[in-house]
Amino acid sequence: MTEYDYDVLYLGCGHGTFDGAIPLSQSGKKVAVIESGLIGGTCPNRGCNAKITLDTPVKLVRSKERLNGIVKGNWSLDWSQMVAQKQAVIDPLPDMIAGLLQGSGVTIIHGQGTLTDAHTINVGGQSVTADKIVIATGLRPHKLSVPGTELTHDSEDFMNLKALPKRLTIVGAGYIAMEFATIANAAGADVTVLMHGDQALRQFHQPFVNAVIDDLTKRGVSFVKKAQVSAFAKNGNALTVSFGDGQSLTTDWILDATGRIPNVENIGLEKVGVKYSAHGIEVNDHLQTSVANIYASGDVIDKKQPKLTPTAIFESVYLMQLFSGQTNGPIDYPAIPSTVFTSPRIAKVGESVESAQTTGDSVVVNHIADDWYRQIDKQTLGDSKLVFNSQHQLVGATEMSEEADNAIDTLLPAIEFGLDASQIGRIVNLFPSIASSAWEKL
Ligand SMILES: Cc1cc2nc3c(=O)[nH]c(=O)nc-3n(C[C@H](O)[C@H](O)[C@H](O)COP(=O)(O)OP(=O)(O)OC[C@H]3O[C@@H](n4cnc5c(N)ncnc54)[C@H](O)[C@@H]3O)c2cc1C
Ligand SMILES: NC(=O)c1ccc[n+]([C@@H]2O[C@H](COP(=O)([O-])OP(=O)(O)OC[C@H]3O[C@@H](n4cnc5c(N)ncnc54)[C@H](O)[C@@H]3O)[C@@H](O)[C@H]2O)c1
Repeated sequence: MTEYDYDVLYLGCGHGTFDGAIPLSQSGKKVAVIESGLIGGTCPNRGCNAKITLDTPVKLVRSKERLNGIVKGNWSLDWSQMVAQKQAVIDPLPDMIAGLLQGSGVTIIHGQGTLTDAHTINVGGQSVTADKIVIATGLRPHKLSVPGTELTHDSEDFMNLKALPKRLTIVGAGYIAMEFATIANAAGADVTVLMHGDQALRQFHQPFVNAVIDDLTKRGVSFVKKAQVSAFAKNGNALTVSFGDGQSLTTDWILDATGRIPNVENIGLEKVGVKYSAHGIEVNDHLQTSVANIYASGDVIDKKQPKLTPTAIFESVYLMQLFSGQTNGPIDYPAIPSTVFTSPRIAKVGESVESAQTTGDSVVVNHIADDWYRQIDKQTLGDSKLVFNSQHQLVGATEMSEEADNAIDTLLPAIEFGLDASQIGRIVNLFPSIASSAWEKL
């Protein structure tokens, strides 16, 4: 039998890798990870953890706004302090994650890896071999292909800004555009969002999305539908964005938030025969690529599940179970929730309201303003919509509210395990709480 350096070698070290690599090594397998950037990848260093640290003061000033007069004084956000706090939270994370990996016996190899054959990755001129290889190289920001695109920035640049630009232009109307428009507007920037079409956040319930847009518009954010951006240019100290039919605007900073694309190029996939497309690496129901001993995990996979951290964690843990012999079955994804951290937030899981209109499942609407628990901090904007099947089991839920993320999160067991009325009756939540408020609607 061929002797390899490792049993399992991961290319990339984000959540698609480390959540599984740690217990896999603990199970007795010889494991290594190759990482060209910061250990932990996007989520801790330039994604979820960083973003939510900037969002938290925004949520706080929104609460203060609703409780104005009860809570007295003028509150405002200090951008440089927000960024300093974000940095203080995220700076220790790569070392912390590296410590967990090394403490479990995982070898960390720093550098850019490229497959040279089905069992070998070249890193800085050195060959590292393994029985099984997992490609978990994630996504990178898409950049618009128009003149002057080099003048634009990505979400990581935004979160590292030392000073908040006076005028901020955001291209795109997805997760990043809507979350960063919320944060920048609350921190005092004059924000314009240039939308590709006439809908933002297309994967979310549109009446909720439109309510968030209306709220942001009242707060001073400008939304331009079907903007069709054609060029960026430098204009003295300012920048010009050309869009539409000969229109233009002057701005100080441009965030290109037009999506994220898979890191599939220049890693030797063609050379070893791993199939991929513009959506990512093709895998079967065991996360196995077109080359039998090469697997993929996380955002780089071409999949219908949302490209989010919980999905990446679930996949890396599934691969750990597969490689350590705890399972040989296909991956069985649970209901995966998603939230856009605007203020109010929009969250969802399971069957959509739109799909219920075709399946015949019933939709129950609850107005946030009618719920006494939401009245304690004067929440008025929002609804929840619960989708029930013919046995009255919860199969989907979406909510727009300040607490939508927590309200949807707490309902996951009802959907995932198809709880019936008597089982739901045995869920006794702490009271008062967002969980009790959400479960009593079932
Ligand atoms: C601004 C922002 C906010 C987000 N907010 C949320 C959120 O609130 N909730 C949520 O669930 N998700 C959020 N996400 C998505 C989340 O970050 C990703 O789903 C998650 O990080 C995917 O993990 P991954 O391991 O697949 O990829 P990544 O974390 O991107 O890891 C891939 C790693 O591979 C490395 N790599 C690539 N090529 C090579 C190579 N050739 N050699 C060596 N290393 C290589 C990269 O350096 C990177 O570290 C956000 C993303 C962004 C950008
Ligand atoms: N809360 C969260 O969980 C969260 C937050 C941020 C990012 N993310 C992850 O990161 C990914 C990337 O986020 P994103 O906001 O960059 O992507 P996205 O796919 O959510 O949105 C991309 C936006 O760009 C627009 N667009 C595409 N081409 C365009 C063009 N030529 N001109 C103008 N607009 C154009 C699209 O219409 C869309 O509105 C998300 O899909 C998600 O997986 C998640």
